[in-house]
Amino acid sequence: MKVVIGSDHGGYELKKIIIDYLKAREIEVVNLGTDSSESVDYPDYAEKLAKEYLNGGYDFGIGICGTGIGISIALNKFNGIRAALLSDAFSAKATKRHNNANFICFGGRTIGPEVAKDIIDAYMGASFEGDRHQRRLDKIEKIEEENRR
Ligand SMILES: O=C(CO)[C@H](O)[C@H](O)[C@H](O)COP(=O)(O)O
Repeated sequence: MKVVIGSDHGGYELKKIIIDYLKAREIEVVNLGTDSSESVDYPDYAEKLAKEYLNGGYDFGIGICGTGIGISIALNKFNGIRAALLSDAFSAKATKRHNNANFICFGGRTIGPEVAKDIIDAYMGASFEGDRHQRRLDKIEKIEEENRR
């Protein structure tokens, strides 16, 4: 399994913990920064993450900022990205089963590391269910296609 991860300064501390957690589970992790608590802009990291993920080869991506809101908004501007901002394990399972989310996002200032680990486990343990959910994803793709600029 291979995961791409990135954060702004607000997500940097949580990101370090998540990277260690994933590596301990023998998951390959590619970290696109930021690598300090110095202030940066989350859209820059969302762009790096989205482009790297869309190049292929990753199972999913993780984006973290202070609340997770900014980085998820920015990630979802890219066609083909379905980023879910998560704070509970139920939603983590549901977003894989129903939305086939390919990015999970966290707020480094809003959730603790143990909750984040539970969320990652719940997401990774779930599978996309297809069927009516695929029909809905097809409609999202149609919206993307019809609204390209
Ligand atoms: O974009 C955000 C909120 O949606 C993120 O939480 C950022 O990390 C946050 O805005 C950064 O704030 P700061 O005051 O510049 O540290």
